[in-house]
Amino acid sequence: MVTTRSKANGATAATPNGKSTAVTKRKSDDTLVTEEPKRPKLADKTDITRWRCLDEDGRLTWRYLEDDKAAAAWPQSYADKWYLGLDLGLPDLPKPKKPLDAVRNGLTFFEKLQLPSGEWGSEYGGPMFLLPGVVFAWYITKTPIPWYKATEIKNYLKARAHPEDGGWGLHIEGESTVFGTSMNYVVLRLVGVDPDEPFMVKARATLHKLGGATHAPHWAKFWLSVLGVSKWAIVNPVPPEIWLLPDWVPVAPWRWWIHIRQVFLSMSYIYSKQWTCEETDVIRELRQELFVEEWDKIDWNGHRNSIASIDNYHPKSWLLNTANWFLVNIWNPYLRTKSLAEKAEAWVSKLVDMEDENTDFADLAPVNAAMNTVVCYIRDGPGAYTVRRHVDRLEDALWVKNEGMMCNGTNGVQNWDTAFAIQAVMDAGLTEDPRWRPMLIKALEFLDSQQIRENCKDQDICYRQQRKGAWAFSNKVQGYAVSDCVSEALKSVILLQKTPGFPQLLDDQRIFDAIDTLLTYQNASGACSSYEPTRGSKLLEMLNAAEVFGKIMVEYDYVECSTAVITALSLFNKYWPEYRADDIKKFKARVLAFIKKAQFPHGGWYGNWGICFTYATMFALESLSSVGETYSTSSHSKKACDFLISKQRADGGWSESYRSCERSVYTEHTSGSQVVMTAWALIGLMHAEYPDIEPLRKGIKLIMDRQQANGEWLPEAIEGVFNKSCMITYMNYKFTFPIKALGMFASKYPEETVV
Ligand SMILES: CC(C)=CCC[C@@H](C)[C@H]1CC[C@@]2(C)C3=C(CC[C@]12C)[C@@]1(C)CC[C@H](O)C(C)(C)[C@@H]1CC3
Repeated sequence: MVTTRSKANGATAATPNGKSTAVTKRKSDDTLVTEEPKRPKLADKTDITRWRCLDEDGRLTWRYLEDDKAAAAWPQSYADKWYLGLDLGLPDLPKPKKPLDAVRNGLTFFEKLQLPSGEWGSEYGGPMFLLPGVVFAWYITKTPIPWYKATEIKNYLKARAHPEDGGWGLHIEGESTVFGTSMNYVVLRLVGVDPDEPFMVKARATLHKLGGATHAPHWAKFWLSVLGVSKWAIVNPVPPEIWLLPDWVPVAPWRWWIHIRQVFLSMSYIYSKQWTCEETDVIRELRQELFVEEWDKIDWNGHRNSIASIDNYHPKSWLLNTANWFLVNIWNPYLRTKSLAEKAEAWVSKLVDMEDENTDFADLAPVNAAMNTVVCYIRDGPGAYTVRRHVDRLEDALWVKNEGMMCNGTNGVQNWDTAFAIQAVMDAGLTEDPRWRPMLIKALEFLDSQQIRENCKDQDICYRQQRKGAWAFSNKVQGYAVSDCVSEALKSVILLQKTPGFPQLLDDQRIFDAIDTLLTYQNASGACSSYEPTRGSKLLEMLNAAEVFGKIMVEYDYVECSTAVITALSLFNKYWPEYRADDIKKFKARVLAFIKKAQFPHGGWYGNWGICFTYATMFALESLSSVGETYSTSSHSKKACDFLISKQRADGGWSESYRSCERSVYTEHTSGSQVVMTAWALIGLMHAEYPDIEPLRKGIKLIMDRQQANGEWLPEAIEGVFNKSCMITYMNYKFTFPIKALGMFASKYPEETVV
């Protein structure tokens, strides 16, 4: 239910969701009329000065302080204000004369954003399919949605509706899709928005133009069926029985990429039960609103494979279509036995429990967290501890910004951005400067507190990767080691602990634990992947049912992750030359061979986690330089530098579009040079010891010109990507990479003024 505040007195009144007797009818011009009595209208906005981000040992959650006294007792921090787009009231800093002055100004600002536990946080939005899962989980579990959350969710989605057609895409910069539009339209209805609001009418028209919800991709069809807006017959099969396959089978799910594995795990449980939540007025209304066809006459099974072309990034293969046909027409009606289904459900349920236990219900990411919540609700019933705990944990991924409330891609960016913040100071040669010591010590203390100290319980039974000594991308609770997150955190810890005057928080054994875990990450190709070494063949992509993403079924070879690992190993080897020296040497040689092989004929590398060739080429050049291969000594390095230089724009910057990631072809962004991308290109060139200072100077000048008087850089186009098609925001990259580029330049050319 949604709790609504009466505007007159600010009191909170509960309106049971869907319990109104309103009836929505479609008029001949396709607009909808809702007959009275109406639900109370949502407030237009909340008081943005009442939001606070609470940091509990790296767990970040948002509070709205309705009580004046509470608000006065807990003032907004600089970080809160920055996240919310409020003025920080910071003074102008002396105008930089040299790049190092710009570094100092940048750090002066960035220091203010450090959180009490020592880390940096930020919005981590972009994907438009995450918030729906959370709101659906609330709705299904009948979790009250306070008016301030409902209001800010409405505001966020309103702000992020496509400026022309009013729909929503897969991510914030993308064109409207059936996936984005249908899911977010439902969110708005569930938080209490009227269907006849003009922006809802517009969004609905776009949805209908794209074919309506019968043309949604698999994940949307799944959620709509759980909600009872669609019938289960429209959902392509997600058989839990696949989890009973022996491990040696090449398609067994333990071989899949961890994200797809965890999503399909809980999805298969719910699919198997064909469970649907209670039918309410709003659900009945949505049946009228989302479809082009008359709801009662829809051929649900006939639309299993209907999908709008804009959503169909990765069309289903003939193999998957055949498997789906078999499962729907032969397996389900004739061969599926109750006992086998129950056995599969029981095993899936156990794996869900293990995931919940290993992450204290935070789960891998908000997609599977929302689905696991529903699994527990179905299985354990309303009010069960598992459901309450899940609902509480869903908060970890929610975020508030000036546009409203949204959902982050993970439960934060804490470890990752903190590691880069430390390294940026290091690259500027400022680690020993006492001015930055308190900030750096706090950051070190954070990484100390977030190192994972134990492997998962029953690691082999739940197919988890070794993680002792590792760091996750976000925090320890989530606890999923990622090869490059371990590496970047480890590098930062070593760099600080080897600098005179820093506390020795991690003893050698803890460093060795991290190294032992890192050394488990190499693929047969020599490369490293993200969460686990590759466990299955690329051919598994033929079973990619998600349609909207590419490269999702297994782990791949990533230049970014591989670079992070070998640079961490090199740094470690410098201080502990005896420890597993042989393994490290072999590991590094194999990674380098991979990197050379992965270079595109044009000289760049494809980036999987940042946009795109610019990002990955920066890493590859770092790898090459770590073994002494630079512009003048290596043809690979030279070719890569020439590639980067050929993309430099007249103003000295670089500007690559997310389209590069989708198309695997370098594509310029329409909105001009980007600070972060310019920093990436410059860092790459400097690693390669590019001989001509002129292009570097021009790029550095652009970064300095874009810096604000208070030391800040403003948000520009989106920076990150996953699965080729979905973009994601890395707010702190606005600081860490420009500072690093400026710092590297300043160390290399201390006399250069640039201005
Ligand atoms: C398709 C599904 C399940 C979507 C949920 C979103 C996740 C898959 C995304 C959101 C954030 C995300 C891009 C992330 C990564 C993997 C995929 C994530 C978790 C990793 C850990 C991969 C390795 C990268 O170098 C890096 C560390 C930057 C990212 C961080 C975020």
